[in-house]
Amino acid sequence: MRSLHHCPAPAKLNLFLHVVGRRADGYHLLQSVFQLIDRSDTLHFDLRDDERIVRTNEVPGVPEEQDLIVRALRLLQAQYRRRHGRLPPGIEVTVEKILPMGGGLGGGSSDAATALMAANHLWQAGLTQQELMDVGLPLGADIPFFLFGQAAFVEGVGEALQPVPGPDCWYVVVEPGVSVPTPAIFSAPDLTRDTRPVTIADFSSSLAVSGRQLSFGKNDLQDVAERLFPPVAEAVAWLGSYGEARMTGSGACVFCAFSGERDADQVLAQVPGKWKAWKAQSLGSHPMKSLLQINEL
Ligand SMILES: C[C@@](CO)(OP(=O)(O)O)[C@H](O)COP(=O)(O)OP(=O)(O)OC[C@H]1O[C@@H](n2ccc(N)nc2=O)[C@H](O)[C@@H]1O
Ligand SMILES: Nc1ncnc2c1ncn2[C@@H]1O[C@H](COP(=O)(O)OP(=O)(O)O)[C@@H](O)[C@H]1O
Repeated sequence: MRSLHHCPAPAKLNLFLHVVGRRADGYHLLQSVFQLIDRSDTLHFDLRDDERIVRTNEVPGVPEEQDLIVRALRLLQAQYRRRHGRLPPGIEVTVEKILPMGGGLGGGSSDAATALMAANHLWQAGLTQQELMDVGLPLGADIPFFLFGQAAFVEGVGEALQPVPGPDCWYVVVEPGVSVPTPAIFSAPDLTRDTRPVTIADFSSSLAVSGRQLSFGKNDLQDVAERLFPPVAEAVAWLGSYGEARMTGSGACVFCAFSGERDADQVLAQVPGKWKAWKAQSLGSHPMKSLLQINEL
C-alpha cells in the first residue's frame, strides 16, 4: 500500500479538567475526562520515492518545520531506522484543517496522532499502541489520548490513561473567535493548582446518578481564560443559558451537552452571527481504528 487518503483526526472535549499539583519541572499535573467527537481535520498520506517528510499545503500560522504532523513523522522515521537499520520511504502529507488552533480541541495533537497511526501502517513499522504514545508524548500532552482512541480518564500531564464509558450525546461547540495560547493560562498566578484529586469512580458514579455529564467537577483553567480572553466569558455566559456550558482544555472553545440532535439544532439556530458554532456527536472510538482495521489501537 502506498497511500492512505481521507484519514480523520477528530477533536476532543475535556468534560472536566482539574489541576491537582505541579511537577518539579513546572508542568502541571492534571485530572480530566477526554471525549472524542465527530468533528475532524482530514489528512492524506502518500509514500515518496525518496526519504523526505513533506507537507504539500500551507497551514496558516504553522510553518512546515513546526507542524506537529511533520515532527511526529520524523520521530517515527528515526525510530524505524533504529529498529530496521534503514530509513523507511518518505511521506507526503496534505492537511485539510477545520479545527481552530488554540481552541482546546486538541487539533494539532490529533493530527499528529493520526499521522503516527497512518505511517505505522504504511511503513509496516510494527510499533505497539504504547510505543506510538511514547513517540508522541514529548510533542504534545494530548497525543497519547488520541492514540488511546476512546473516552479516557487522564492523569499526569496526559500520559496516564484509563478507559471510561463514553457518554452518547450531542454537543454544541462555540468558537469565541480568539486563539488561547496554553502557556498564558498555565503561567497565570491566580490559576487554581490544588484541586483535591478525584477517582475514576467519583466521575462514573456522578454520571450514573445525575445522567448529566457536565455535572461533575469543573475546568480549573476556565476562570483564568475568561479573565484574559473576555470573548470566552461571553460565550460561556451565552451558551450557559441553555444548559451547563464549559470551556474545553485551555480554551477558547466552549461547549454544552444535549441528549438529542434536535435540542442541539435548536440552540445552534440561536447562535449570534459573530461566532462560529457547530454541533458534534460523541464518538465511541477513534475512526482510524476501523479505517486501519486494527484492534489494538
Ligand atoms: C491543558 C491541555 C488539556 O488537553 O490543553 P489543550 O492543549 O487541549 O488546550 C493540554 O494538556 C495542554 O498540553 P500541551 O498541548 O502539550 O501543552 P503545550 O501547548 O505544549 O504547553 C505549553 C506550556 O504550558 C505549560 N503546561 C502545559 C501542560 C501542562 N500539563 N502543564 C503546563 O504547565 C508548560 O509551560 C508548557 O510549556
Ligand atoms: N498540525 C497542526 N495543527 C494545529 N496546530 C498545530 C499543528 N502543528 C503545530 N501546531 C501548533 O500547535 C498550537 C496548538 O494548536 P491546537 O492543538 O490546534 O490547539 P489546542 O492545543 O488549543 O487544542 C497551534 O497554535 C500551532 O502553533
